[in-house]
Amino acid sequence: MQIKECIVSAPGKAILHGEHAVVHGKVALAVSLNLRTYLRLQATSTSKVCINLPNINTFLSWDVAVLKQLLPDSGAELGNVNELDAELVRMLRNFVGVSNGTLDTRSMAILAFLYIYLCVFAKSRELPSLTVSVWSELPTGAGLGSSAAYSVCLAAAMLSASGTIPSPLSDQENTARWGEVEMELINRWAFQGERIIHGNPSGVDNAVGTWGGILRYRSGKITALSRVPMLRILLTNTKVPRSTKVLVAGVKDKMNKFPSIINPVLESVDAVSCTCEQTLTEMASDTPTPEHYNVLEELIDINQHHLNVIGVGHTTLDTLCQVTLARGLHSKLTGAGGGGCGITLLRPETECSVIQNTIQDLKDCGYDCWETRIGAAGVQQHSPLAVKEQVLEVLARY
Ligand SMILES: Nc1ncnc2c1ncn2[C@@H]1O[C@H](COP(=O)(O)OP(=O)(O)O)[C@@H](O)[C@H]1O
Ligand SMILES: C[C@@](O)(CCOP(=O)(O)O)CC(=O)O
Ligand SMILES: [Mg+2]
Repeated sequence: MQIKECIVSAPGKAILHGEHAVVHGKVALAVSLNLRTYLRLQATSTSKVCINLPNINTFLSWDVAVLKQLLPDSGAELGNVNELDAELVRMLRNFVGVSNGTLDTRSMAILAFLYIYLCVFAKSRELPSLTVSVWSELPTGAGLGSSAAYSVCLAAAMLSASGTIPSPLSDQENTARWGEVEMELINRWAFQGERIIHGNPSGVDNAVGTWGGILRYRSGKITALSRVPMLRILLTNTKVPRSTKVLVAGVKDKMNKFPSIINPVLESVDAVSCTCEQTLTEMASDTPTPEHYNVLEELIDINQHHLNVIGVGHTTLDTLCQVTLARGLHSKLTGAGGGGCGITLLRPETECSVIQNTIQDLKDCGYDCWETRIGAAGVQQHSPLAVKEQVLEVLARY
């Protein structure tokens, strides 16, 4: 089978407000980051499917003939873009040798890869021999949506290689984006990948990975916020490992145990997201004032308390909040919490020396800390000419 080689990338994300609550139908506001995951898909004649995932030290290959045995004999359609095929996931778990409740990083990444590969190519009844290499600038398992960026890249590359969606690249362009129809399809397949990795994702992360920019997300409804001020944000990685799947399941348990206590907290998080959206809109239509920033800071503090109440805080995140507050800056966790990353809002008048001292204080705690740019482009296809040399070098190594 003739397949089309490609290089694709997708951004990570930071959630401003609404993590966890968004899983239960509340509003979240999320922004794309200037840190991306890159995937290179190459056609081979080895009759093997190879996957190289250097970020998680995983390098595997299978004979195409062995993978073909996983396809249904009947020629029935495998996998549906709108729902996870539980029987296929069960078969793949057996095939990879992992149990249902596994939290093993590598197994999740492999299952998501095999699932999307089989479903997308099963339609042609001919599985191609190929090599997929993925490299990410994002820390994995730290709240910046690495699982979604990975799933978006897998979906875009498989759909493109199989010819299901056309290449958006032209002779004049070395980097290009797909149209709405194609992005919709990429996003749906990526969501299935997120389901395998997260268990019960809201879909906000893969939406940001696909569309980029600044999004409002609620129950699958995605609204791009085009009129918002350019916020300056510090990202801090506490480096405490955690699993989104476990944290999301923990919140569900708390909801089941104390519905009358936890549900109002999630309602309040929803109100924080809506108030933040309203404030950002006002800031974009008028000149942003110090009062606007005071409101944004108060919302950050309130939401951080809510996230502690629902059980997704961590002492390292408390330290982040205290250390930045000592310099007059406000922080909250971002993503699933339980460690991982936090965001700190910088005010326009925040002096350079304050930012530098804050970064140093956080580094002294053993954390990574850097100022990020938000609103990066969503999923893209690149010609090799358009990919940074270091990234190309890593992708070409395998
Ligand atoms: N670059 C990558 N290569 C391979 N697997 C990845 C990569 N990025 C993410 N993953 C998968 O996503 C998982 C992390 O997802 P998750 O716990 O949701 O954290 P987050 O999305 O916040 O980084 C990893 O354990 C791995 O299975
Ligand atoms: C906690 C949650 O709201 C965000 C998880 O983000 P991350 O995987 O920690 O980057 C879950 C979700 O929305 O699917
Ligand atoms: Mg994730």
